[in-house]
Amino acid sequence: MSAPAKENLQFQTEVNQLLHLMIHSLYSNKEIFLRELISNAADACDKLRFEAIGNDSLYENDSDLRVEVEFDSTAHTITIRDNGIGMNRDEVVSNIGTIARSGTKDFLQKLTGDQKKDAHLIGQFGVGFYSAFIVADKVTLTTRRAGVPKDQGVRWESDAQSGYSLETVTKETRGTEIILHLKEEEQGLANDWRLRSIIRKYSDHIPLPVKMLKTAEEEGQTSTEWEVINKANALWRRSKNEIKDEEYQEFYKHISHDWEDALAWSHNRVEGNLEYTSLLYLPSRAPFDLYEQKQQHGIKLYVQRVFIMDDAEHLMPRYLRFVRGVIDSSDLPLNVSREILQSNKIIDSMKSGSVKKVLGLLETMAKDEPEQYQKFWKEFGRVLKEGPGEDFSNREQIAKLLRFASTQTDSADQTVSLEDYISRMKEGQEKIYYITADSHTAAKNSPHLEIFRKKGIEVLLLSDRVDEWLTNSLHEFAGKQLQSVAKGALDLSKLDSEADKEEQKKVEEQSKNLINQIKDTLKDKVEDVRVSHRLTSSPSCIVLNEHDMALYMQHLLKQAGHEMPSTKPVLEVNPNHPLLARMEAETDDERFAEWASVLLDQAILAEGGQLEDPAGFVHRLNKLMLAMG
Ligand SMILES: Nc1ncnc2c1ncn2[C@@H]1O[C@H](COP(=O)(O)OP(=O)(O)OP(=O)(O)O)[C@@H](O)[C@H]1O
Repeated sequence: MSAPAKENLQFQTEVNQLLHLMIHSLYSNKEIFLRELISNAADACDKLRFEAIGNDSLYENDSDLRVEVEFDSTAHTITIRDNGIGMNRDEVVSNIGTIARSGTKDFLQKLTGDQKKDAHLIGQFGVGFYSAFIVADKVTLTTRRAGVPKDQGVRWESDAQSGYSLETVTKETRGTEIILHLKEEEQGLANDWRLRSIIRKYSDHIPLPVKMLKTAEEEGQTSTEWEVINKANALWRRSKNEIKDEEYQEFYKHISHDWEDALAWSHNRVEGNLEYTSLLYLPSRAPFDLYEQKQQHGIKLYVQRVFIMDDAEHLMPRYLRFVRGVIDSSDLPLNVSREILQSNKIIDSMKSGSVKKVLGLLETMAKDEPEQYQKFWKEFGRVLKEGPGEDFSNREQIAKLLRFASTQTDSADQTVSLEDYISRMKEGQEKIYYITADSHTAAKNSPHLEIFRKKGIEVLLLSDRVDEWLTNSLHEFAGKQLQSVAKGALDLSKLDSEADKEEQKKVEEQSKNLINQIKDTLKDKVEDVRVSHRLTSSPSCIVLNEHDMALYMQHLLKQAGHEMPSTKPVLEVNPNHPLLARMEAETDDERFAEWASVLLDQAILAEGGQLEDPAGFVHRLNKLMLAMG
């Protein structure tokens, strides 16, 4: 079935919102439209070169890949043209009319209407084709996919207000031509000098020639010819000391579509058994879909400067999925396919080499530029925490890079490293103590910390979701065991003085009856009841087995529909607390049982757990409060 001659279509809602955002928040950076369009044009040429490896006819006798920029100062237009892969009708509709990235809706809902803030948000999304509308009030895109008949070109046109039109047209040459009809106030952009300087500023490093027409006057005759404006060589192949920081940054923006600078990069040439070049960047800001299962972007794989694919799975592990960059191999065959990537020794060793480079870059930054590192950590720390569970061979090195909040700093900022912690350990302290909770406040106010505070022992306060998984996979660091203060029996005996130990013994002796009585009352609900050596000001707390999942996590997973084995907790009580003294004096069995239940339930609540009978708890609490009056 052939498509109708011309039809009008609506943008997906998300596109409309994004267009609006782009137009209103990026006008102070309007020049980037050219970088984005040239970047897309260069990508399209890269894609063609790759497809043509197995099918030379796609070149249609024109293998001189290039991008051309023209302007017309009377018609107020700028044209960007490439002889790359082009698009068919369906591709135009799905690439230009819709946004397929999951999470887009949620992202757009976060927009505030405050242009400054929103301009930052757009960086998380990545600017692209739509940036054309920062300077144009109408855009006409004409394209033909390489290899399809000339009469199957497609013309797309839009004013960004009322959807877009699609039309089948004849296009002699393959590739894409984009005409920007400039807004009145932007007409000054249709100027030879300005365009040349924008191209040099933003697209110098594009590994493809970007050309503009040059008019020459000779003996009264005017002639025009195409002139290459940019350096047009692969930046990553140049030697490091020749490349300026600005060039690295512009190249980063080309490959990432980010409009903010990268935070840092690592550029390496590897020779020997394998030969490859890698240029790996850390972005300054997390993209909005960092936590989506399927990643859109990753590392661009090249083979001898020929772009092969943008790969988000094989060249970086998941915990480094934020890394952007290029790996250019001299060993892989040009016709490498996705299937080959899955089990390929060359890919594997380039991957492990690159992981080492990224970890090394982070290590240096953490040491030499702690403020930069803190910026990195804020954006990507939670992702890096997936590392110890995912990458066994680099576990120790990743662990060194981790940062936590701690009782030492009294702030929710994650700034304390395991090495810092160890350097502050008390005489006789053998373990690294931590607590996990579902918020920083819950962690820092946990009754489990009381004894540690009293003894001045530092405890790491972990409250990211991923922390529970992290502590499941990271059991020790530098020979020191990581120990949850809320799990298992607590043994601080090496840190206790003789007097402490005497005192504990005495309390245990004295409260034997009370403990047994509570145990009898709660026997169906708890594994055990014992005297606590962790508490100084709270009456009770819950202690889990060493391998049990924290209560708040169990609750979360239950909510998500997971079956959780029901494990009974251990209840620890503080006989020095006035509540316990009151219980001891209680003669009414029923009332004693109520006290005991409240003691257990409040400990569960303090732990972020869920009560089986919350109404019962409230009822008992009220009854006891009234009885106190
Ligand atoms: N000049 C072009 N030639 C061929 N296809 C193009 C061209 N410009 C854009 N496209 C297609 O439209 C898609 C969307 O472009 P856009 O710039 O909005 O997003 P993008 O951030 O570049 O996405 P990606 O990084 O996946 O290319 C591109 O991925 C590409 O498939």
